[in-house]
Amino acid sequence: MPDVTTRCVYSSCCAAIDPDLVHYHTAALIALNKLIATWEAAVANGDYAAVPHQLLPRRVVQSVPEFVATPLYKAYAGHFTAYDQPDDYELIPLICAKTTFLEQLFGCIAVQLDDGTYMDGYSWVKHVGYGDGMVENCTKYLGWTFGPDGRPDRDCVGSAAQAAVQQLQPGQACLLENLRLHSGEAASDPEFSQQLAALGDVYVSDAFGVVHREQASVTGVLQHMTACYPGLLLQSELRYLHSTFHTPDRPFGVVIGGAKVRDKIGVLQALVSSADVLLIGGRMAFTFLAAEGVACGRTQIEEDWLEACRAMRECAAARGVKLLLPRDIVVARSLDDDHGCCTVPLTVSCCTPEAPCVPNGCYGLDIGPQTAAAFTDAILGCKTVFWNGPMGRFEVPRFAAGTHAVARAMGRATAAGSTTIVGGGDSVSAINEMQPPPAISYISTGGGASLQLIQGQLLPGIRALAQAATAAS
Ligand SMILES: Nc1ncnc2c1ncn2[C@@H]1O[C@H](COP(=O)(O)OP(=O)(O)O)[C@@H](O)[C@H]1O
Ligand SMILES: O=C(OP(=O)(O)O)[C@H](O)COP(=O)(O)O
Repeated sequence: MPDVTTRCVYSSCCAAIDPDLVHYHTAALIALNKLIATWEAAVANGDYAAVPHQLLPRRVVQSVPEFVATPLYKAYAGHFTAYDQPDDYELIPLICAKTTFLEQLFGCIAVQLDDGTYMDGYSWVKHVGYGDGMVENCTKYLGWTFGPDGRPDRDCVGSAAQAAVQQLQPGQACLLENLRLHSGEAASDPEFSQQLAALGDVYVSDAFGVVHREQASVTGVLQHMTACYPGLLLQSELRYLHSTFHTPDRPFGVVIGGAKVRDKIGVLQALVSSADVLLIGGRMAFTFLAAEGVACGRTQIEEDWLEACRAMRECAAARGVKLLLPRDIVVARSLDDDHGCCTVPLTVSCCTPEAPCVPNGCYGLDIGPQTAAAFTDAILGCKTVFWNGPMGRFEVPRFAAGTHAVARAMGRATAAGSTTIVGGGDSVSAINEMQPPPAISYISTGGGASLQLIQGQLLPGIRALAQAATAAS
């Protein structure tokens, strides 16, 4: 139990304060400071009057030994330890993804209002909204300061960060700049980990979106702190995803798309053995199609995975898994506009060197209407559906129809009583931009992380928390 002078370093995977100012998405929040410790101590002493009442049912942090003792964690660890092979973990280059999960960040703090009462951060964000005034409100209520471009006005390590932390008063929090601006984060540089650790005494790891990464703020820093805790978001993600995917209601469908092909294609190997329906769209689909001999134009494919894709299809056929690939596709000459845009059929039999399905010089940028209809039917036939990764380059309106069709199908499946889960920054953005957004049973803040969880891996960030707990006991 930290004492009341404990400084807490809180890591979160979130978007910028204003979602329009994205580009930093892992912020270190020197947060909660004495507030967390006060709540912890108050709860431990049964002094509930000292605890803001909104926070009573959900303590801000739970100690790792406590967490490890829960049936949830036991089930999780028991199920997954066999897959704990950190040496085999491949470090993947970072892609800056857009995420808009400020709500989750704020869910873990409390804001003192003008009248002296507290509102939990989640309600407060709902109350003040995301748009105009968010930065001003963060400054007014939380004391966070920003540069002219709306970014936190100090780096996450170094003397300015140290000084800001030292000046914090009980209950105050200070927002620091994105960790990922430092190469030491991705490289899991021990020196950078130590610099982060120097900011506080205990660490709350709540960046579920990066918990599958072996990085300084996810694993390295934990070795240098006196105590480490899983944050509320991390716990609730694990709880929900584990309980859903451990024994999913079947048929269990997984829809995969997006652009992080290298990152996610390996996951499909595991899903072929556990899912009943696999729908593959986005750039991911083109490596599978190329493996069948379809010409993919300029679309980037993963040559190293062609043989594995063929094996996956054979394995799916042998297991009776319904694996659907696009049968028609929207192509264009540019990634960023609809120059030369048309819909083309996509089958091995119609694709010849003289008349390739995706014309030379074109990219495949969305699934076509026939594919969208087939994917919709397949989704509606499932009792549990997980979706990660847009079906196309949805940021360009002309290439968004396939993604929106899948989103609508997810909404219809939810309404029909199925459990639907969407994970990943871009997939969630695509849903949020629809009017009205489709109803989804659960939105996860991590695409890659939730995929690896489904696949049965012990995620590096969880392993590090468990190790820190063992070391401390
Ligand atoms: N066929 C495609 N060609 C190019 N980009 C694509 C294609 N399909 C999807 N994308 C891109 O994939 C990105 C999202 O991928 P990813 O990060 O894997 O998803 P998520 O954030 O949901 O986990 C989006 O920027 C989208 O434009
Ligand atoms: O957006 C994120 O993940 P996601 O795209 O898997 O949902 C996280 O910030 C992880 O980013 P990364 O894939 O660059 O490590």
